[in-house]
Amino acid sequence: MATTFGSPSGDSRRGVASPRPKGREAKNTFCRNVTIYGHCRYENSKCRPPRLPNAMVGQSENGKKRFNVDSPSFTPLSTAPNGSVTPAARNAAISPKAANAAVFTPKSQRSTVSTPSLHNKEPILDWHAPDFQEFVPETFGGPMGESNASASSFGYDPYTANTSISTITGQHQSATINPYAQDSSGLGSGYPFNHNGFQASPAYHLYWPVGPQPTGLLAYQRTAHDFFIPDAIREDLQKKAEVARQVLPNTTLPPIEQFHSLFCLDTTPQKNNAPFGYASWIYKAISGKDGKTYALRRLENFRLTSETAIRSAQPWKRILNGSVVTIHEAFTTRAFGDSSLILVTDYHPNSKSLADEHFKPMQRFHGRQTASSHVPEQVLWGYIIQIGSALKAIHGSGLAARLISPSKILLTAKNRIRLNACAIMDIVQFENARPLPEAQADDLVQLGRLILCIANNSPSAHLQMQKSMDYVTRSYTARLKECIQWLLNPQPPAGTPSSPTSPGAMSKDIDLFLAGIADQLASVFDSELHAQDTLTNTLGRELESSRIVRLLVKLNMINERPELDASQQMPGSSTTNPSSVWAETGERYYLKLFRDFVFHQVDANGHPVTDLAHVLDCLNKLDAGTDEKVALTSRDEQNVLIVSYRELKRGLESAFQDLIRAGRGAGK
Ligand SMILES: Nc1ncnc2c1ncn2[C@@H]1O[C@H](COP(=O)(O)OP(=O)(O)OP(=O)(O)O)[C@@H](O)[C@H]1O
Repeated sequence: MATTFGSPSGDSRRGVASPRPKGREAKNTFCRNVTIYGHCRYENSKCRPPRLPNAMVGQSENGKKRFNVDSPSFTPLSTAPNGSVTPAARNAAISPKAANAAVFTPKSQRSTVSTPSLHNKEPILDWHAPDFQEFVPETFGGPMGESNASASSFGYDPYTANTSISTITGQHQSATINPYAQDSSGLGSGYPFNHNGFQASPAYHLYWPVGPQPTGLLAYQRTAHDFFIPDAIREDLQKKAEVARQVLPNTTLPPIEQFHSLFCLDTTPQKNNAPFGYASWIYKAISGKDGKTYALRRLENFRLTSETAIRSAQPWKRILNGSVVTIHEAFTTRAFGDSSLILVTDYHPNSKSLADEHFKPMQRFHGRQTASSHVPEQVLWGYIIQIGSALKAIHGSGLAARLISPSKILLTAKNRIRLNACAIMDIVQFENARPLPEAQADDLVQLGRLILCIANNSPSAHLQMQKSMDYVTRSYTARLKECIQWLLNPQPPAGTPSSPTSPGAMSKDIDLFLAGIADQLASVFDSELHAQDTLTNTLGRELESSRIVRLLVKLNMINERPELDASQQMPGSSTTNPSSVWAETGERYYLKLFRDFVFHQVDANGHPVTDLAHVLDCLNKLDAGTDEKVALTSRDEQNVLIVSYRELKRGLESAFQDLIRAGRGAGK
């Protein structure tokens, strides 16, 4: 199977040169012992450099005459674009004149120009970050007591978004916690954690494409970014994950029931009793029961007058609707030193309220100015339909939302909203609650008011009805205006037909409303389907990344294991002489060299090369087990092993299976 070049018989040739000027393989434009597929056939399975014939070294052994003017020029073997040697090249004969051929070119004199390379044809996207400040992950700065930095010392905002520090109540500290929240309080910037107080955020600049993107790529060519999910989605998901993990090291917030690691999400500096009649707080907390993160809404100083009041939250647990923040439980606690009502709901990281989104002038990321004042009609229809769907589920279960206000609707993703104050009114107004039909009819009016206010970009637009409707008439279609009017119209006397598009006088309900906007429903549904298709495709791309990760895990588990390099018998190993297979001449030695080839490339000057395209290229070929061959250079630069990806894959799999067997053996 193996053909040996440079054997003692003197048929050695120079020139299994890698077309890549860089990398370990590139360090050897000439190696004294070049082997195809890893079997240096010298006695004692120890790879010994052969004594080279004069024909090879040009009398170099006496050190006097290395080459002269008669030396023939070097003709490299034909090589594949990726640097592998094509099988045809093996049969090339070497000229007798090669006796005087030039010998090994020192790396300092190597030139990238002289080496045949199709590097330029490959999609090149190096991970060369420009002169950005390096991201250094930071810890919480030691023990809890040490990091008790005062709020006034906080001043770091990594996203230009000003973040405020909320008031500190007598009972606990509470700070604005969302590093991505925009300044909604007007208190100015004040990111609550400095470098010592809280971890720095991921350095997104490492992911975003730097500089112009390559254009005119061929069909098979990819940029590194093609392999991963789009940067915007990744950044969004990373921010969500980061925000969800935040903890406050010096918190004085008590654990409540099974919930611990409480973290205040409330950014409002002034607490008032609207709209529940009690000051309210929102905390992120982790449940000790299931390890999941929840949002706890706390109503301060709440006095429970009857047991049945709190039971009115029960039916809300069954409302599982995409546009309602799911309710999990309600209870009272004295953990805060008062009597508080706690409502446990789903937690949606990095979300904000519709009031934050539409009514607060705020800086966008990267310092750009405020949100555009005109909300696209499609966005408004999206809101209408999502809340319509929520009301369908709520009213259908014999409940009423009772509170549909911009500050109590969560924006959890782009144009994705959820009602966030369900069940609270049922508890706090238990004794003097409005009759259900009246409350349900009022839900529709509140929805109309919400859309009117958002369309006008003003939380008080409903107070100047005529002016606000005029603006809607000017800026939106007649259909949207009719819809808003229908919602806002009071419940008519029974008996007159009506629909959202032809305001009349039949008893208004959510079914009638949804039937009237069926065409809009169809179009919003269609755009959701498109969005879902896009996400599914994106997920497919990330699948490829997880494939590569699994491969990397295998490679790293088998490479450089001290117990395998030593001459120990691995328990359960199928190999009779375990040390030999991992030894420099063993059949798995090339896996180590492959690791060098993939990850430890160096350029002509010996400087590290970090070329993501090369890494992905190699790993994908390894995963596919292609027949393409690759030249691997030993670390002492004395040997080159030529091995196919197929053989590498087989070796990787069998080595990994050995590890698994050994692990099982150890467990017995
Ligand atoms: N379920 C939740 N999951 C994640 N974050 C939430 C959740 N509920 C609220 N938040 C966060 O807490 C913030 C404050 O919510 P809250 O309902 O108290 O509104 P608010 O803007 O403080 O209104 P108000 O002035 O009426 O208290 C929201 O803007 C949002 O960022």
